[in-house]
Amino acid sequence: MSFADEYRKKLVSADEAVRIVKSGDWIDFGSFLGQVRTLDKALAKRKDELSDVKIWTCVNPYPTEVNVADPEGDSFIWHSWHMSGADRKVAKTKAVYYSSIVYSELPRYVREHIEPLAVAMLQVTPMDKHGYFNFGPQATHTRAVCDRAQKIIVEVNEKQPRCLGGYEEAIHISEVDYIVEGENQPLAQIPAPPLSEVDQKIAQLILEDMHDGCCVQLGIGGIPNAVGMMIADSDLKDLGCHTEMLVDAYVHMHEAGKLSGSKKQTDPGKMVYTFALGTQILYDFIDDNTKCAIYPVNYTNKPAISSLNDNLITINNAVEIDLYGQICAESSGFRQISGTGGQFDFVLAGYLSRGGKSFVCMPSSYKAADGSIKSRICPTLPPGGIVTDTRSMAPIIVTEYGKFQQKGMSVWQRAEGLIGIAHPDTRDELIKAAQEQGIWRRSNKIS
Ligand SMILES: CC(=O)SCCNC(=O)CCNC(=O)[C@H](O)C(C)(C)COP(=O)(O)OP(=O)(O)OC[C@H]1O[C@@H](n2cnc3c(N)ncnc32)[C@H](O)[C@@H]1OP(=O)(O)O
Ligand SMILES: CCCC(=O)O
Repeated sequence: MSFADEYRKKLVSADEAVRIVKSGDWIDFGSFLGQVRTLDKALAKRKDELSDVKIWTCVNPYPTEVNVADPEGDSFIWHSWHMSGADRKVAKTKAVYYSSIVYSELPRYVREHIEPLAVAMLQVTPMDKHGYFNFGPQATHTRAVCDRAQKIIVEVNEKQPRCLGGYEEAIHISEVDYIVEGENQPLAQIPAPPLSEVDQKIAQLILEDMHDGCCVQLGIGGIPNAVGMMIADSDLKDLGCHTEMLVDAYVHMHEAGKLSGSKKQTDPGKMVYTFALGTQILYDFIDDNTKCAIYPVNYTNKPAISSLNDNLITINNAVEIDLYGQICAESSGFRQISGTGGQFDFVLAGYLSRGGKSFVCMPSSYKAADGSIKSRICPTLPPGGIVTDTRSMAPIIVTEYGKFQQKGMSVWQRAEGLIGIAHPDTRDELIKAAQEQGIWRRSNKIS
C-alpha cells in the first residue's frame, strides 16, 4: 500500500478518533506547542459520558477545552510535568497534579515508570513523502510517549515547523492508528517580557563572565532572555548553542552573527535544543533549518553530554533562595508555579563543563500586595517552598546587586555573600535572622 493510501485509510474525524478513550484511561495530550487542539475540543464534548480520564501534558501553552468543560475535575484529571501560566489558570478551579522531574530522565520515566498510556495524542506536521510526521519543536519525551502508548492519534497542523534532528523527531505512518486533520490553529505566540532595568543589570553581570567561544544555555523566564538579547548586541563571537529551550533571543543572536558554534565539542555548528517556545520569528527560523538540530531531552539535558562542551554557560531563573543556599525555582510556598524542568540538569552541567559556569539569577526583591519590599533572599524558605537545587549544587547567584560564588563556602560565608547581594533595605533584617540561626560570625560584614 502507498503512503497516500495508508493515509486515507487512517484519516478520521476528531469525534471518531476520541471514541477510543475510555473512563479510567491514562492518556497523553502532547506537550508544549504539540498539545492537541481539535482533539481537545472533541474530547471535551464527551465530558458527561467519561469519568476519571487522566491526562498528561507538559508546559501547556493553551486554554484547554477539557478543563473548561470540566472545571471541577470529575471527568478529566489534569497532570503536568511542568506547569505553565495556562495551567496556573486551570489550578484556580480544579487540581492540577504536578509530577516532579529531573527533565533529562523524563523519557525513561515514561518508558519504564508511569502507568501505561491507553492513547497518545499529538500535533504533528503534514506527512512527508517518506511517510513521516515530524513532531514539530517538541522532541522532548514525545517519542517515549509514542513508544508507551497502546494507540496513537496524530493531529496534523500545517503551521507546525518541521524541525530537523538529531533523532526521535518524527513518527512514521506505519506506527500511527488514526490521523486527524486539525483546524491549523496558529501556534502559541509567547513574546519575551519587556526587559526591566533590574533584568538588564543582572544580564550585564553575567555578560562580564562570558568570552568568545562560550556555549550558551538560556533557561525559561525573563532574565535569561535579557542575557540573550544583550549577547546579540555585544562584541562576543563564535558562541555555541546547546540548550533545552530555544527562544527568540537565539534568533537575534544568530542574526547578529554570534552563533558560529565552531568551538562546540558536540554537534559543532549546530544550534541544539529539545523544544522551542517564542514567537513566529522563532518558528519561521527553525522550520526546515539545517543550522538547528532537535533532540530528545535525554540528549540535550544529560549533563554527561551537554558538559562535553567547554565553557558552557548556563543561565536560569529562581523565585527565592535561603541563607543556606537552597534554591526554590518553582513554587511560592505551597503554590506550584512551574517545575524543576531542566534547571537541575543545567546547574550540574555548567559546573562539570571545562571552563563552564552555572548562574541562577533573581531580582533581589519583589513588591508585596501592600507595597512593601520583600527579599527573595530569605532566612529560610517559607513552609511549602520547594527546593529545586539543593545547597550542595551551589551555582553562582546573581541579583542586580552582584554575583556570589557559593561553591566551597561555609554557612557563615554563604550568609555573608548572599546578604551582600540582597536588597539594601532588607539586609539588617537578614543579618538579624542569620544571627538567630547561628550562621553569622562577629567578623562578618556587608560592604
Ligand atoms: C528551560 C531551559 O532551557 S532549562 C531549565 C530552566 N527551567 C527552570 O529553571 C525551571 C524553574 N524556573 C522557572 O519556572 C521560571 O524561571 C521562574 C518561575 C522561576 C521565573 O519565570 P518568569 O517567567 O521569569 O517568572 P514570572 O515573573 O513571569 O512569574 C511566573 C509566575 O510565578 C509567580 N511568581 C514569581 N515569583 C514569585 C514570588 N517571589 N512569589 C510569588 N509568586 C511568584 C508570578 O506571579 C507568576 O504567576 P502568574 O503568572 O500566575 O501571575
Ligand atoms: C519542562 C521544561 C521547562 C523547564 O525546564 O523549565
